[in-house]
Amino acid sequence: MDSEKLNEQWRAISAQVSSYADMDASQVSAFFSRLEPQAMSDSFLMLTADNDFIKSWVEQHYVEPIQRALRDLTGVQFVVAVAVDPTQEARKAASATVTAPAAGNAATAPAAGAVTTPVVPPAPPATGAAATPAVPPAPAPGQAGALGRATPLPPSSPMGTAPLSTAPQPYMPPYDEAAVIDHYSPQPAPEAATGGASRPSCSTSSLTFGNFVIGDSNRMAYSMAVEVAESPGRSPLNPLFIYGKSGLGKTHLMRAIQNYIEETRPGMRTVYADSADFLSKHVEAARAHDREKSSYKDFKTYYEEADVLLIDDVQYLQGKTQTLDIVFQLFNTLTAQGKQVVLSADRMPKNIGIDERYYSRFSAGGVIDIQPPEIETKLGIVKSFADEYSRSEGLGNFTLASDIQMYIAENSSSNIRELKSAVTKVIYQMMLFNRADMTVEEVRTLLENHFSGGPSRNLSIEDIQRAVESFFKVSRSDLVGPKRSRSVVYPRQIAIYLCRQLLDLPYNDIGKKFNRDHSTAMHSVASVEEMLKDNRGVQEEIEALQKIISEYSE
Ligand SMILES: Nc1ncnc2c1ncn2[C@@H]1O[C@H](COP(=O)(O)OP(=O)(O)OP(=O)(O)O)[C@@H](O)[C@H]1O
Repeated sequence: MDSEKLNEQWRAISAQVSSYADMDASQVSAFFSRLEPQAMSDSFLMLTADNDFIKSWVEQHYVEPIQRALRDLTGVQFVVAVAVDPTQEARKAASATVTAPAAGNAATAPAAGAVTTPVVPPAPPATGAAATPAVPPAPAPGQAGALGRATPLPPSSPMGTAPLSTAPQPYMPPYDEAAVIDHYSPQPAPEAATGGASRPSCSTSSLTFGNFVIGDSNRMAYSMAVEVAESPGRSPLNPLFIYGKSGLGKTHLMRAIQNYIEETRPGMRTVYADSADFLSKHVEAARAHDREKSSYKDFKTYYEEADVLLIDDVQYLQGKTQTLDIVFQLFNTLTAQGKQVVLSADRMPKNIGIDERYYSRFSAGGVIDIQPPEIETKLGIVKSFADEYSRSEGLGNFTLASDIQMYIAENSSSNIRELKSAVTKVIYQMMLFNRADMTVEEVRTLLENHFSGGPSRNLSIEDIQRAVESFFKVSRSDLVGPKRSRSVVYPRQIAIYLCRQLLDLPYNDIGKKFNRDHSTAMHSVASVEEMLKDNRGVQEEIEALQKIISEYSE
C-alpha cells in the first residue's frame, strides 16, 4: 500500500475511533498525532510511536479501540502492533518531554465556539463510599477564532544595544538543512473537538478538576492528572512530573488530583507539600533532632506513609542538597511500593540544576508541560471565574459583559493569577459602586496599571514578522512559506523565538502564523536558545531586533 493510501486509511481509522461515545475526540486527536502508520495488510496494522512512553500508552489505551474501528470499517479482526520509531522522536525532538497520553474518557460538551471546556473523568472505581460529586456548569461560550491581538511584552525583556545600522550584513549561523525540524502546513489544522461526559468536582478545596478550564495549552497535562487521580500508582504515570511557568495551573492540577483521590478513595492517604514548606520543615526537624530524637523520624514518617505524595515547585530545592536527598529517598521508597508520586516545577527536570540521578528518576514516568493559555482558554477562565465568584458571593444573576471578558483575556499575561485578580477587581468595583453597567472603557481605566505587560501589549506577531523581514531582507511569503534554504530558515527561527519571548503566546498560536505546527515552533525556539548560549553574532542580532521591536510598542 502506498503511503498516501496508508495515511488515508489511518485517517479513516482515527475518525472512527474518535466517533465512539466512550472516546474523547480531542484527546484521540492529540494522542494519535504522536503515531504514524507504517504498514497495513488485510488483517495487520503496524504503527510507530514517538517513544516508549507513547507506545506503552497506546498499547494500554488505544489498541483495542483501533481494532474495534478496523472491525467496524472492514469486518475483519486486525492485529495491531506498535513499535517505536526513533526518527519520529528526533523529528519532534523539541517536544520530547511533552509526551502525553489522554485519559480515556469523554469530555464535557464544549461551549459554543469555545475550545475551553473541561475534560472530565468518569466516576473512578470507588474503593470507599463517595458518591460522584455534582457537576459544575460548563463554561459558557467564549469567542472562538484566532485573534491577531495585542499581547504584553514582559517587563524584564532584555533590550539590546546594537543598532540596526551597525549590522549591515545579518549574521547567519552554520546551517544543516537535514537537521531542521520544519513541518510546513499552510492549511490550518482542524480544531480538535471536545466530547461530552459528566465530571467530578471535590468539596475539600476550590482547586478541582471541575473548575479547571481546558484548552490546547493544558489538555494533556489535565488528562494525565485525571489518569493519575483515577489510578494512582500505576505506571507509566508514576511519577508524574508537571512543569510550566508560574501561574499556569500546576498547583491547581496537583490539588485537583489530591481532592479527587480524597473524595473517591477515602482509604488512601494523600500528602501535598509545597517545596518551600517542605524545606523549612526539614530544616526544623533536623535542628530539633538533637533535642528530641523522634522529631526527625516523625518528619520522615509523615511523608513515607503517604499513598500519594505531591511535591510542588521542586525547582525551589535546587542547591538544597540534604533536602533533595530526603525527597529522593522518599521518592524511591514510595515508588518502589507502587505509591504515586507527583512533582511539579517551573521547568523540565533536566533544567532544574539538580544531579542527573535525580532528574533522570524524576523523568522516568510521565513528563508534561503546561503552555501559556490561548486566548480562548483565558476567556473560558474569565467566564468561569466570574461565575464562580458571583455564586460564592451570592450575587444572583450577575454576569460580566462579553466585551469586558474579552478585554481582560486579551490584556492579561499568561499568568492566570493576574487574570483572576483583574476579574475580582472589576466585580468588586461593580458591586461597591453599584455599577453593574460598567463599560469596557471604564474597565480599561480601572485596570490601567494592572497588567504586567505594560505598553508593549500593543505588539503583535505581525509586528515581529515585519521587523524580522526588514532586518534580514526576506519577504513575508518566504518567512511563512515552505522554503527551507538557510537564508530563510534562520530568520524564521529568530522570528518565532522573538514571538515566544516577547508575546508569551502558546507555540500553537505562533506556529499557525508561520504556517507551521507546534513542534516546529518549539524546535525553532530551542534552536535559537542553543545558538544564544555561545554565539555572540546571534546574541547581537536578537538584541538589535528587540530594540527595534520595542519601538513598535511604545
Ligand atoms: N486552566 C485553569 N482553569 C482555571 N483556573 C486556573 C487554570 N490555570 C490556572 N488557574 C488558576 O490560576 C491560579 C494560579 O494557578 P496555580 O497556582 O495552579 O499556578 P502554578 O502553575 O502552580 O504557579 P506557581 O508555579 O507560581 O506555583 C490559581 O488560582 C488557579 O486556580
